[in-house]
Amino acid sequence: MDAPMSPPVKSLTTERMMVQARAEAGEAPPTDYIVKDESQHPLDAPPPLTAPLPVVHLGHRDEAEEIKASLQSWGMFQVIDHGMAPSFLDELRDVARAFFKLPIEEKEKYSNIRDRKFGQEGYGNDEIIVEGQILDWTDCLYLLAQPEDARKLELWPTNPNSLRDVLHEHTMNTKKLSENVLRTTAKSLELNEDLFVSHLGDKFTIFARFNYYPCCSKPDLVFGLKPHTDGSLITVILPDKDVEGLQVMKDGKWITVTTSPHAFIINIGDQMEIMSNGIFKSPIHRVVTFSDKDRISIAMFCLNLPGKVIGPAEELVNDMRPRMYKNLKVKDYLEVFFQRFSQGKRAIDWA
Ligand SMILES: O=C(O)CCC(=O)C(=O)O
Ligand SMILES: [Fe+2]
Repeated sequence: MDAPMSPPVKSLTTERMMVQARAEAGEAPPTDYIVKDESQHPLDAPPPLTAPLPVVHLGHRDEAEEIKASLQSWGMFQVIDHGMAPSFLDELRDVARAFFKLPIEEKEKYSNIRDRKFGQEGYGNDEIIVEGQILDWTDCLYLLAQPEDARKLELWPTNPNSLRDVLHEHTMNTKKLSENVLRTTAKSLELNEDLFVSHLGDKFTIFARFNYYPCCSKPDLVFGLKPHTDGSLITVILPDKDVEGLQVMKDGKWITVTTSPHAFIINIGDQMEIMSNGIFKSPIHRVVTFSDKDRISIAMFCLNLPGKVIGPAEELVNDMRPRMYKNLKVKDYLEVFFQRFSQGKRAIDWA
């Protein structure tokens, strides 16, 4: 059933040096960051095109058609009428910038490495689990934000002092926004509009990931984030206001996406691809770096709880469109997902 996976290697990550520390020391990216396959280098020839993401007008008459069209062609879209004030978005970005500006020692108080063990949450970067893994030029703060009673508050920074409150508020906002989007997405598939939200339940998983991409002296050879899909149902991203860098694969070409300054980007993840029986494909996306600009983003991953079983919605399986994915437990899927993610591979084939 399963394709063989590379054997897990000892976690080398406990000896890590943060990317930001390398960038600040003026260090060129070491060889484990360099993309070896020349055809996969970030700056292809011709260079990627730039285009605005399609806009979905939530709450307007055509919202369902807009969502369907943008998910079928891009797998992502931007929303402007999301109900969050521009000043709140600025605050969220400021908090992210302020955190990464702190001295490394201060940030290490929230390190994801405890007693030389690698944990999923906290300040750090991706775990090295396979030999030859290409590393990404990024540091992040990764926190479980929902269910609330499962938060590991000891990893929630108290510096900057508004971070906890701002993240809490953003979690509540994201819950509302994602439920709204999921109802419209269900309608666009002519399903009961509560199908996705009732499957998620009221206390579904939300992971927050504050991404920081330092300047990189070799943006032509190194990724901020290598090409990947998300393992989520949907992801809500607040991109940097000034620096583009997110690219999506569309019709076989990489496109740098642009958005209005106060828009959120919403992309679907593998869980939606599975539940929609492949009508919507989870988009492959990546992040590039720059030699003279750093970049932040805040991604909120909305997922089914780990114990839930997901599979294609029955209504979307018929003679014309047979079932394309098996039913699987979210927890099992995510395990395969992270293993393959580190190898730059997709997990969806396993489903
Ligand atoms: O930085 C971005 O714009 C996208 C981040 C992303 O794709 C992720 O965190 O999975
Ligand atoms: Fe992503």
